[in-house]
Amino acid sequence: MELIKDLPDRLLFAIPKKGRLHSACLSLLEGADIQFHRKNRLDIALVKNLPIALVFLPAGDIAKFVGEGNVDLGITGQDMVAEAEAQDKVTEILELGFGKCRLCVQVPVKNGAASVDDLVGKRIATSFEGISKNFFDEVDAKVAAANGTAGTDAQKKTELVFVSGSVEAACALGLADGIVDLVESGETMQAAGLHDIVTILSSQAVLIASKKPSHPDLVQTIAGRIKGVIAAQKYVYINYNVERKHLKEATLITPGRQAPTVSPLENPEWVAVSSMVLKHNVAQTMDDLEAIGARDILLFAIQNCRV
Ligand SMILES: Nc1ncnc2c1ncn2[C@@H]1O[C@H](COP(=O)(O)OP(=O)(O)OP(=O)(O)O)[C@@H](O)[C@H]1O
Ligand SMILES: O=P(O)(O)OC[C@H]1O[C@H](OP(=O)(O)OP(=O)(O)O)[C@H](O)[C@@H]1O
Repeated sequence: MELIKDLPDRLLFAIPKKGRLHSACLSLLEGADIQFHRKNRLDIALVKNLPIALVFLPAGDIAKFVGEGNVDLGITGQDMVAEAEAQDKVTEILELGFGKCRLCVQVPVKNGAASVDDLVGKRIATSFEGISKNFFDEVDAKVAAANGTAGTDAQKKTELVFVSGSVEAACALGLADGIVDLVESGETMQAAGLHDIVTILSSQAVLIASKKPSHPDLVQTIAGRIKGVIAAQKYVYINYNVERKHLKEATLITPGRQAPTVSPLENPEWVAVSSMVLKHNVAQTMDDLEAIGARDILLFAIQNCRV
């Protein structure tokens, strides 16, 4: 695909074309005011207000394209970057806070292996062949060293069975003794009668760039905008009045990112305070402010910001 030749003046930005990361990526683009119109079934869309072309690719291919410099920027999972062995070929610019999951070794709850050592010489189904091979090569070597079979014909090797989806069905179908697959809530794993015995890696979606992007300044601009969108999702803005004598305690509760903004009121014994606070903890923050006598506590959503 010679996209660079066809689109010489634009930065190429790869977005997962479907799957778990797709809709969160579209929200990020909207929040960053990256406007585009994607024609039905077309995997390239020109951005209207910036010299960017979006390229919609499978999440699993994005790290390879970015690593080899075919596209300048991309969003994919850290698991996909590791599977493509692209960690050294891309720059991870930003963790995006969504697509959080763990890549785990899973075995049947009933009569399954007790540890990964017990899986040596058995069959493992996965769509993460590269990561699983590296992991089980080490386990095989460790067990062989302990048994004194290293380098002999008696050394057991774990067999990897590639499956492209519905990996969790492999044990029940008799295809494998264990699997390597992603876990988030654990519902898929439990429904398949499996449990995890080891986490190989933790992952979330990341913004990655090629080592030599064609438009480095634009990479920084997009990174700044996306950072702002993520911060806006993470923080809310709080505003309250508090007696000046409690300002020190109030500042400890709402320290802000640099420092809170403190404004005088007509009543000299009181001040107004405003600050960014973490959204996930905001109810506790309001309770704590109330407890020191803060009044008129108002909370505002942040539509966008630069931090
Ligand atoms: N259950 C999950 N929770 C959170 N993130 C996940 C989950 N499953 C996958 N991911 C993340 O999303 C990425 C893409 O996974 P997804 O299953 O959507 O792959 P896909 O192959 O592109 O889509 P599809 O499964 O529709 O073919 C994964 O590499 C991982 O980083
Ligand atoms: O722990 P959970 O919250 O249940 O999530 C884990 C599941 O999510 C992913 O699959 P997905 O649903 O994206 O479909 P897929 O199997 O087609 O990739 C992953 O492969 C697991 O099967």
